Amino acid sequence: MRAGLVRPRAHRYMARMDDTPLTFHKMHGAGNDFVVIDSRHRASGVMTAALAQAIGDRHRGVGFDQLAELRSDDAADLALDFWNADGSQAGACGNATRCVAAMVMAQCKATSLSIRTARGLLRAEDRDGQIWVNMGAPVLDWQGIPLARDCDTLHLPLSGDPTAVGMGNPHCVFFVPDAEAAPVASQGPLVEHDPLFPEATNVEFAALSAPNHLRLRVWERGTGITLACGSGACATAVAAHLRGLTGRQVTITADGGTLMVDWRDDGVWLSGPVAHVFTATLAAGFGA
Ligand SMILES: N[C@@H](CCC[C@H](N)C(=O)O)C(=O)O
Repeated sequence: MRAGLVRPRAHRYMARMDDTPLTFHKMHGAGNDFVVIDSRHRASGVMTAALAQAIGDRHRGVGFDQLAELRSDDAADLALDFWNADGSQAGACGNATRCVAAMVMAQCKATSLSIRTARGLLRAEDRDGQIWVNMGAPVLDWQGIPLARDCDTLHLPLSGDPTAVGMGNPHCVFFVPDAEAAPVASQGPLVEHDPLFPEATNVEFAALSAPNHLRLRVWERGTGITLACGSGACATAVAAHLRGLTGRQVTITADGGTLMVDWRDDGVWLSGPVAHVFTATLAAGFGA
């Protein structure tokens, strides 16, 4: 390299073991956007924290809220791993699971799928063209926090009375009078990294807008503000029902679209729009 020539930033990332060009799908669910990499034909996954960060860079890479990598699984139709834009991993991603389920069901003409994730086996169903995913049972003592009823413990200049709900990943849900005025950008990162949450948390600000209808704005752990969050919608619906604000079937309007949540005996089911935007291949050597 000539003196003074700046190395492209991607070259600072660790090399991939396998340097064949990587094909990916760009998808979104209600504006929550994803890079989807299908590694079912590979002996093992290709993703690393460094490569996820490089692909997630909206200026020098592709950009995404989450990256989902498909892998084959002995006991399920497929397995899914999730990565946030900062290179951290997430145990759940409802909107990416819906997108991947829609794509794989269309490929195999299936009407149901079993999907292994870090939180266990999830089931996806095509009901008259609408994809529903069972995100599993909510965890109400996430990381030892029952229902975090005392906002003082959060060390925040926020009034509120948040509810902590685990959906395979942590969520801290604030009910506010007006979601549009909620301090998502200023308080989201503070709650995300509050010592109350040893693994950090996703943060939801929700308001009841009509019977069984919630308006939701989200700060996602490892990513920041997103246009929607599927596991966050599930956590919010659970919290709203536990507080007597809604029934168990809730419509949730996020910044990027509307999601449906149905908390049944067998788990919290999630549905909403999915879109496949394009399929492309990373340039040879990208991330190397
Ligand atoms: N957008 C997702 C949630 C992604 C994971 C989250 N940021 C975390 O770190 O837990 C969804 O649709 O559920």
